[in-house]
Amino acid sequence: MTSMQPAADLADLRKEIDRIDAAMHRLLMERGEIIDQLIAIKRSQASGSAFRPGREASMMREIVGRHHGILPVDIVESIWRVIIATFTHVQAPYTVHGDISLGNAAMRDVARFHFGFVVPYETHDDAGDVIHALTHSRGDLGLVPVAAPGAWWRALEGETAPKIIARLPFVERADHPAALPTYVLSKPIDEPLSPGDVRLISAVLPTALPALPQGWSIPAHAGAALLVALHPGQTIVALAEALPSGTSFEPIGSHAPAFVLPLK
Ligand SMILES: O=C(O)C(=O)C[C@]1(C(=O)O)C=C[C@@H](O)C=C1
Repeated sequence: MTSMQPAADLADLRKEIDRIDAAMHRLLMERGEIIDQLIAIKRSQASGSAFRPGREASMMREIVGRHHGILPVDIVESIWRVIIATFTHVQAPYTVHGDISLGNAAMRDVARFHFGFVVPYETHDDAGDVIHALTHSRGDLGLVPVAAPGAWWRALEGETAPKIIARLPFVERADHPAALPTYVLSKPIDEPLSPGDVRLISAVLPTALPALPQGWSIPAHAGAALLVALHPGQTIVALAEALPSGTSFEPIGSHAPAFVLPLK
């Protein structure tokens, strides 16, 4: 309190803050009642996971996109991440498995920023262990840095293997508090592709190329193995034409397109 401020004004303003806090709390409880109804409709508890990555990506874009005022956008994003991730957990409990091959602290930040503290978090030494944990879970999520070592994505090949379902952060910007580019993995989910989604392909060449092919987005590569991101309009047929014959192609997931928040 500054000595210039009359006490009555401060008391009035605190009353306003109490009113707003009570309204926000009421709205959160009301949100919980809607989620209760969602549980019945989605029957997530039977099928495993309540996580709907496409819906979450579009919600995060809306929330961050409409934000203005003195509250930093990082806080708005992290508050809603915790709300959504926790309501997802309330619908069907899940654990987040993080690959700490690129460092424990950065992965913990990604997990806690995007999934909060109520959702259990387990660490694994590499992506293979994360994928193994998902295979033996009901609806758990895996977090693997895009730049994790080795051709880790090859373990996602095959219809029943886990798949990439999202890319974090949902909203990219300079100085994001949990900036490590990370894929979210789960057992295959039944969510149709949305227009604009990025499809991910594991391409295995007969031998490693001296240089990566131009004109294609290749988020990760190791020897003769490429993780290729097909953007809308790009096809596997065209990719096959750009790569040597004898290259194999396997779909390993998809994610919503990156949303880059312009600097204000
Ligand atoms: O929209 C849904 O399907 C929900 O379950 C609700 C909700 C949310 O809390 O807003 C929670 C989990 C999903 O990943 C997406 C959104």
